[in-house]
Amino acid sequence: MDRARAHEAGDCARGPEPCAVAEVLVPVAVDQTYSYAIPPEVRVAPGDFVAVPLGARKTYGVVWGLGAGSGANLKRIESRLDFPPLPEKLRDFLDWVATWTVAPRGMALRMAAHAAVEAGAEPVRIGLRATGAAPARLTEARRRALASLPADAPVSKAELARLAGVSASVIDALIDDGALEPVALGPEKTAAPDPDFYRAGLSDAQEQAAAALREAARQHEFKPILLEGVTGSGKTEVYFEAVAEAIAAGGQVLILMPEIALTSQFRDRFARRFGVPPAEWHSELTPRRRARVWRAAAEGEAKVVAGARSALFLPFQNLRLIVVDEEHEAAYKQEEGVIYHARDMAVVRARIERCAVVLASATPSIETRENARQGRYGYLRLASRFAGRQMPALKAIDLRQHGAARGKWISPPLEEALKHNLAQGEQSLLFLNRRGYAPLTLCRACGHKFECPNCSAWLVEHRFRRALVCHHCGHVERRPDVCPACGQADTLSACGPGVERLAEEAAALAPEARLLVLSSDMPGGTERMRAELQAIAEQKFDLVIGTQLVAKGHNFPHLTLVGVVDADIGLSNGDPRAAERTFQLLNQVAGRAGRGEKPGRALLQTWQPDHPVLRALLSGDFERFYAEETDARRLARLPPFGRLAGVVVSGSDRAAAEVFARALARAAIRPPEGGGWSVAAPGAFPGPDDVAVYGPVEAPIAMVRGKYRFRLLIKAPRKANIQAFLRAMRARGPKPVKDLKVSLDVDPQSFL
Ligand SMILES: Nc1ncnc2c1ncn2[C@@H]1O[C@H](COP(=O)(O)OP(=O)(O)OP(=O)(O)O)[C@@H](O)[C@H]1O
Ligand SMILES: [Zn+2]
Repeated sequence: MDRARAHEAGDCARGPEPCAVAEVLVPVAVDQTYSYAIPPEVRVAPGDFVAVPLGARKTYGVVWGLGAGSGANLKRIESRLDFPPLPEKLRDFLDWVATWTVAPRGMALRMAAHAAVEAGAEPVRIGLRATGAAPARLTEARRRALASLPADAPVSKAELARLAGVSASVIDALIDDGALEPVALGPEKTAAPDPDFYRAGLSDAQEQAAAALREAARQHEFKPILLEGVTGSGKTEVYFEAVAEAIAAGGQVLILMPEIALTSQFRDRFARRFGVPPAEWHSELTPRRRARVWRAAAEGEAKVVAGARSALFLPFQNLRLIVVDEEHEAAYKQEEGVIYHARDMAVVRARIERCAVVLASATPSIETRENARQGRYGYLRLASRFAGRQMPALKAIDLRQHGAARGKWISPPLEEALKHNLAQGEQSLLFLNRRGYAPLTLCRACGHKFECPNCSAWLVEHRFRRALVCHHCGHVERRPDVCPACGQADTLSACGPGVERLAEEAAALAPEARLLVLSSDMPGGTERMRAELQAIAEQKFDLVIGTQLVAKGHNFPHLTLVGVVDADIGLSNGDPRAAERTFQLLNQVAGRAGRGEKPGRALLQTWQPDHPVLRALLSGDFERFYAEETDARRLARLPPFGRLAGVVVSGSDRAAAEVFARALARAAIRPPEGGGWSVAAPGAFPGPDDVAVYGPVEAPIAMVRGKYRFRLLIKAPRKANIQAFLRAMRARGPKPVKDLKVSLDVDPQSFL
């Protein structure tokens, strides 16, 4: 353990007895622990939260280890804080995450501990109970309130008002009259899911997969399993069986989901199976709510937590199963602060916890597929939809032959299909992965294009908000009536479609249809989206127009037609995973169709129906796609056959950022000592055992939020320790000055 004695004069030596020493990790951007003296009156053990001085301020920290020595000349721990300790396995995990991501350990700690401390102490909850005394005056409302009071347990004022359907002032009056009295309530309990609440009858294929998962959940051994099942095959139903097994065995379960805040459907399904909803964890929760879930996880009271990626850092006491639903989702990558991939780190956590981890997807990532193929992961497959339902029929609409009219985006064949579906009283979805009205606004007179002042990006028109918006920094400006460059009026023209514009076109085609545009930037936030997704499932809309938000994991039983407006978006950006991503997304979208009684179909508008991605989707030959894509990665030594790291240097001074990035690249031409591998000379073709450093080049989005950005890409053989390389590079390179920032991204998912 590191021993940075950064703290000078303590007063421990003056105390009556020699003190022991604790190594404390603090939640700031440092990697090492600091040594503090443990005063005789304080008892601490590894994992305990403590209050410590740090420079001039005070902070919390977590005891990472106990040291030897007298503790003389050290600052002292001020007190032990009343939080459940961080379990040893979680501390090991945090060390591991920090090493892997080349992030300071203090920041890893912050992710795991922040929720516990940020909310402060839990307020005492007050409940009400009847005193037996009759109120002075008994109105109807007062009578109802008294009658609604549960006999066995006191309830809060708000709860009683709700139960009785009366206002809070009625309750206040009863308290004033002495008919009700306040009592302190214990801490809120997290209801325990019942593994036997309701068992669904599984199909034979489901039962086979479920049996394997139950077995894995029972073992309490590290066991990663890929659960690959076509859309609508009932993967959720199947992994619920593993969840049941894990909780029946007294363990805890973590279910990671990419869009948990949106999925009220998932809650309901869980509750149907287990009697109560799971504890939830995501960024929309209040700090107090988060602190409660944190504590419930630490105390073993929360049996099942369903959460976004950060739930991975909860202090589970006895984790027996992790499920990563839609494991291929890019949303699992955290792109700020500690840059980590929650799916990969989930596997690491499972190894440390010695538990099962189930990665579920209809279109697994190449990485996971390859792990399964090589036998590192178990592999379970569900090849057909549940209850004999058909997979949607996929067809391409070749835009070279059936293009839409000028300024329109719905081709004649898609229009016809839509109208037919509407006439049948069935629900349709138009999918376009572009928010807003138009991605570019242009002056027809002078050619002026509206660009973000802070980013190298066009401003996207949002007609709903009557504004031009930057999707990178959030900059908003009003759409003017005259061109700011040439001063002419009525010359501004929207270029290209976003969902809002598509909705306009669709509304003109089908004026009677109940139409909904769903996109993450509509006013009303998560609450509204949640309600709207529910309304789609209940067929309250005939035609839904949406971005990827509608594509993911939702079950819309009445949806029978999916129209993909631009299947080619995303195929031609410089991302090595472009083909894989498009394949996954389109399969996911198409998979929303035909999940209920009636069969579904999907029409994909494309300019390149012969592209391998389109061909694979249309023919249903996934194996071939995976084989070709995997071969291409192997040849190019891309992940999982090689390692990548991205380095982004950013700063408000463009020249300084570039010079710095150059210096870093030069610092990287020697491998770290003892690595056992070499670094290719700049410009030389790298050999199979070489680490290659590419760049710096200006990032594809050259400026974001006023910061110029330069990128290096490090490509290394699989056996190379790319983290050691990055550390050596950073140590040898210059120190960043002013607002220069270097961000290291191991296994980057974004190349922008
Ligand atoms: N054994 C079962 N009994 C009853 N209903 C089931 C069963 N299995 C699946 N279903 C139903 O089939 C539908 C699809 O199941 P589910 O959502 O689990 O599929 P999925 O494989 O997760 O799909 P996707 O990958 O598209 O999200 C759901 O409505 C689910 O309730
Ligand atoms: Zn911007």
